[in-house]
Amino acid sequence: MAKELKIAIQGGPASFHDTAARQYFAQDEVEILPCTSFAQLCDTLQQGTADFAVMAIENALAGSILTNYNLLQQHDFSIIGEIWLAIDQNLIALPGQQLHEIETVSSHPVALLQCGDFLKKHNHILPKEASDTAESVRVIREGNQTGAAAIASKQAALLYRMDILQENIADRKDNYTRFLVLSKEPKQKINNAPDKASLILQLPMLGNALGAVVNSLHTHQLHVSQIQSIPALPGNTNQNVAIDIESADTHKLQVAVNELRPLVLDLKLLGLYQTALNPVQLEQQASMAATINSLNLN
Ligand SMILES: O=C(O)C(=O)C[C@]1(C(=O)O)C=C[C@@H](O)C=C1
Repeated sequence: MAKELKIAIQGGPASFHDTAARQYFAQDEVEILPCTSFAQLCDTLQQGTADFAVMAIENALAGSILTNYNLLQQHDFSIIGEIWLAIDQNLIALPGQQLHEIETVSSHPVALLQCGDFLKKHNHILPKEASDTAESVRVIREGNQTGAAAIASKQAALLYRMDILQENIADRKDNYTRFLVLSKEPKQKINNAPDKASLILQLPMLGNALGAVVNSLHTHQLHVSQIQSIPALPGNTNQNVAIDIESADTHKLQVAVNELRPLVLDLKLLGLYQTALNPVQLEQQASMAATINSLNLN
């Protein structure tokens, strides 16, 4: 029998991390290990209690989760994969509650950020930060809290038998989050053809090292899918930049990474792995395929 994989996530059952982890490891037997913070998630992986960890890194509405780059700098984990998840936020409360009765709304801070317009429109509702979306629903259910709502997925409402007072309350419909899949082992489960590399570069504050880096990547004709300035760890006075580069040719990626080394003070290769398309790209791909199909039929 195949070994059951232990996967650390931030959040509990029916959190977005839970869904992302189950989708990524859909072919495997998994045991999900819920963590109440990203720091705890890293400790769980570091101590070997988990085989892998799933960590949100960016969201279409809230941007990069910069504090997670700090954690990636502090640990020597490898990114072995990624997954995008469509995020559907809903206002959830005890059965029978009405919107005008709600006084507080709790959720993960990133989820609250995604629903800024809703919170501004209903400014009598006090936002409260919690460790995760689904956990906020559980707390209201277990405490039988009237006047309280949570922002979370439809699965969380279903799991805790709660009412959805308002569906799809995020600022934009195309709300999606990218999650990284992390391993403690350097080259664990390196898949057949990695086409993406994630790096953290340390650059001098003076001069144009970033320009030289971009130039070099351009010369190698790589697709630069992300450049993000990230917070420096205490005592570090360099410019810290996270970069994601992509190429169907793995060798080309490796050569490009090696040629960056002399241009920077330090280069940390976070991982070589396979790119995942986000829901918007998947939709565009499907509609392009449908157009080509209809042209071929006519
Ligand atoms: O609270 C959850 O359900 C989570 O999985 C956390 C989290 C995050 O960390 O960004 C995951 C995806 C969504 O963007 C909102 C919150």
